[in-house]
Amino acid sequence: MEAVLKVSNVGKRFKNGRGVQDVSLEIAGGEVFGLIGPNGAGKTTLLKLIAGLARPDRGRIELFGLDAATRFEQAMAGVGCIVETAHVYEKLTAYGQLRQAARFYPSLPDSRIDQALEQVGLSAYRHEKAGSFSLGMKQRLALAAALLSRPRLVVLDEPTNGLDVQGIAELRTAIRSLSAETGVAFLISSHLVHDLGLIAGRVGIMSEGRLIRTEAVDEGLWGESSLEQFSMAQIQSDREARLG
Ligand SMILES: Nc1ncnc2c1ncn2[C@@H]1O[C@H](COP(=O)(O)OP(=O)(O)OP(=O)(O)O)[C@@H](O)[C@H]1O
Repeated sequence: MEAVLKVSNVGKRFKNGRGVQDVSLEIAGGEVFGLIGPNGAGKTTLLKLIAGLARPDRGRIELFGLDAATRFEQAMAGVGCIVETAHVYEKLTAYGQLRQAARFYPSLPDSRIDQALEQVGLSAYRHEKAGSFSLGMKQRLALAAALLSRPRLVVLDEPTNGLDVQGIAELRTAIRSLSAETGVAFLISSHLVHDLGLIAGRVGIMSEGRLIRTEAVDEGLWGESSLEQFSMAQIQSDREARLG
C-alpha cells in the first residue's frame, strides 16, 4: 500500500545535545508500526515531530505525499494523535466526551460519534461516565476521540502504560481491526517492548536518538529469545559499533 508517512533524515537537537538524529522511516496505509526503545531514546520527540507538535531542525516529513513543512495544515488534517496524556473528562459519559471533542469538527455528523465508539469496542458503555471506566477503557475512549475526524495515521505515545493483560488485548483488537477494516495506519511508541510486540506488525528500535533497526514482528526471527532480548542485543551491538 502507498506510504502514509515518509520521514527522511530527520533531526532535532535540544540545547542539552539530546533529541533525535538522522531518522528515516516509511509507514504504509493500514500498517501498525511500533517504536520501541528505553526511556530517553527519543520516541516521544520523534512522534511529536511527526504529529506536528514540534518542528524538525533538519530532514523532511511527508504525510500522504504532502510535505509537512510547506503544507502543514493539509498534512496534519490526516493525523490523529494522543501524545503524553490521554485527556478524559471523568464526569462526562463516553458519548458526552466525544460530543465535546466533536466541537472541533463542525461538519461532523452525530453518527460518527457512535461509529467511533463502536470502533473501539465501547458502544455498550456510551451512556456511562468515564470516571467509572478502567484505564484501558479510558485509553480506548481517547482513541475514539482521535478517530473522530477519520485520520489516515494515528500516533499513540505509550498507550499500553498501566494496562493489564486484558486491557492490552482489547486495545490490540481495536487497533488491529481498525487498521485492517479502514486502512488507517498506526504509529505507536512504548518502552514496554513485549506489549508492543503483541500489537505491532513491524517495529523500529530507537537508541540514543537514532532509529537503529526496523523489523517485521516475527517470532521466528528472534528464535529462542524474546523481542525484548532481541532489541536489547541490537542496542548493545549498535553502541559497541559506534564506540569502536
Ligand atoms: N523539550 C525538551 N528540551 C530538552 N530536552 C528534551 C526535551 N524533550 C526531550 N528532551 C530530551 O531528549 C531525549 C529524548 O526524550 P524523549 O522524551 O523523546 O524520549 P523517549 O524515548 O520518549 O523516552 P520516555 O520513554 O522516557 O518517554 C531525552 O534525553 C530528553 O531528556
